[in-house]
Amino acid sequence: MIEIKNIKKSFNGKTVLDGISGRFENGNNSLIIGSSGTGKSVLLKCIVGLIKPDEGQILYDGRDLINGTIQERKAIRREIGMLFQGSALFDSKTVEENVRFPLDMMTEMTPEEKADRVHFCLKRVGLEAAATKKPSEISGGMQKRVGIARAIVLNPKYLFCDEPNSGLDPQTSIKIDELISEITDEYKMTTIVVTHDMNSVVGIGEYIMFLYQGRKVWEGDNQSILNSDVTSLQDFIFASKMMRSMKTLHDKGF
Ligand SMILES: Nc1ncnc2c1ncn2[C@@H]1O[C@H](COP(=O)(O)OP(=O)(O)OP(=O)(O)O)[C@@H](O)[C@H]1O
Repeated sequence: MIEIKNIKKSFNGKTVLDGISGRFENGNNSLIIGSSGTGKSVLLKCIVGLIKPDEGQILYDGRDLINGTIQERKAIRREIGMLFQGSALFDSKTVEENVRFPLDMMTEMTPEEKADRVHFCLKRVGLEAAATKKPSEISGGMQKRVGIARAIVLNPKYLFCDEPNSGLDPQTSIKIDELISEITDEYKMTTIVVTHDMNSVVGIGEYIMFLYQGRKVWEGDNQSILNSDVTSLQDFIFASKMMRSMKTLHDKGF
């Protein structure tokens, strides 16, 4: 479980995060949603330790990311897997070399052990056949899968995904969401996904934190979100025709 307490961050006197607290439970898909510029990426970067908040606490299963010792912080970082926006693969490396990269950087495993682990992860995301291809030779959805395989190769306890569906068609997006959700469940990870995608909200949102102008103004799950009376959240979700249709059906008792 990851707990954040009263996270505050300003840039050049402008408040971007204004006292955000919340709990992201183990084995759950947690989503951070909100419109553009509302602080989602900055919050995610604070949670993974890429940006230091001005105030507040970030606890990984009780371990303090900000105020812990260097060893404690290193231990937490080793347990983090990250799927970056746009996948962030190395173009010059093959799929298997991309997935092996964290093992080369962070472990003393033998070449055989690394090959086994890479094979296992590629198999898990359904990409064994693409192992020797370059990222430019595979589709955007497959690139995301490579990103997921790389994110889980060190067997992380915590998985972070920044806009995993950006640039994907709706069908492929759903498959990527399902994969993230299955992996979270299988390995009992604490997963946090930053997204704009209403399909993800409905499909995998077990815990949803809605940010508005740097504040958490709502939290709940994909069942309760349709009944929220928070105007900024209603404006955000019901901009989607699919969500308006779901609300109509929901209100009619379907
Ligand atoms: N390093 C930085 N220095 C100064 N301002 C920053 C920095 N990083 C982010 N910001 C500002 O913080 C605000 C929130 O940005 P953030 O990227 O978190 O928004 P977001 O909700 O993730 O938006 P989007 O959905 O468009 O990615 C923006 O006004 C942005 O310009």
